[in-house]
Amino acid sequence: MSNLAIEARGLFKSFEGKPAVRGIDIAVPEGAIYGILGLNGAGKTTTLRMLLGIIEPDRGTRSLLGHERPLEAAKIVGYLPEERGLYPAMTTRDAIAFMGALRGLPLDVGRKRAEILLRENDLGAYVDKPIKSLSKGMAQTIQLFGTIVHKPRLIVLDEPFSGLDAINQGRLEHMIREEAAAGTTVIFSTHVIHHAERLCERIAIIAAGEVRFEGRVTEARDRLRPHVRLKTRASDGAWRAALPAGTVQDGGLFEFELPAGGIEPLLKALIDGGAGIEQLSIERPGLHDAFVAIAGPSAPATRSGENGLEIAA
Ligand SMILES: Nc1ncnc2c1ncn2[C@@H]1O[C@H](COP(=O)(O)OP(=O)(O)OP(=O)(O)O)[C@@H](O)[C@H]1O
Repeated sequence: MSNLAIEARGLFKSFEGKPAVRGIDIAVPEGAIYGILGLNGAGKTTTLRMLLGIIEPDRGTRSLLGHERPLEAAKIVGYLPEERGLYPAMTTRDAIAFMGALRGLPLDVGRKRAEILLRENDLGAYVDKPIKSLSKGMAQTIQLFGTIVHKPRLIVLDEPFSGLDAINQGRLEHMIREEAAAGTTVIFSTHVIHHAERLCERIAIIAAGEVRFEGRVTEARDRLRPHVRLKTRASDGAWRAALPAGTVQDGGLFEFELPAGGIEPLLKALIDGGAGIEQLSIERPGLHDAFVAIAGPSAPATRSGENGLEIAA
């Protein structure tokens, strides 16, 4: 196994006697893009803060880039917190350099790197503009540059996509990939599943303060059986008895899990029974489906629009 950038065992944290995180184990390989997925209130931010040493766990151990006291690694870590904030009067260049200086980067080096970061991302026109003249999403992108300006070995991003438009989300995905390609470890939390599906090889799914799944995205998806969509010409007939238990009908469309025996015996029964197959598709479940199956049942609610669950288009 490769070296681990982060290793946590049994992290536990309560606030005012109420457990927020109940025994979290996480292992993030060096150089990975790693996603922490969960609904609002699942415990993602609390977990990240414990990993970084911003708050102390009640129980459990963690190691960050080999340091058992995470704050000792502060200069080689970049952190974008969920609460964003920059000094409104500072120019974008100075804001980025200032954030680097907080992590030990000399200000003059930070200013030069800030200019390069802004130019490389088609934001060169904003170098001397004050933060207060930027849109919220743009300011968030500047804060992100400030998170990476000191060239950390580990980047921790708490809900980095929220508040960004499609262009800036794409820019952020590109930056995350570039950082990882250069050997930097990136860990980010999200409740928007499709970013994790596109970016991560490994993920942890957290629900109610517990890790419900930890591993490869493909393993999470393989936990569900493929999904069949069938449209028939006949509306009724002997063939209907061949449809598996749990089939959901919506007008002339039938949806069900691929039976364990595969599609061929079912197809034969449908054809022999005179169903008249108009459309048939077999789809491998996406990470969103796996997420709902893994995190859904004991979460407070899983309807779209509640508890922050967003569905990939
Ligand atoms: N400082 C605190 N004091 C009291 N309760 C807290 C504190 N921080 C977190 N909590 C509680 O711990 C639980 C987990 O919160 P946390 O912020 O870690 O979740 P999250 O998964 O990051 O959610 P979100 O997506 O909404 O940011 C919640 O019930 C929250 O109210």
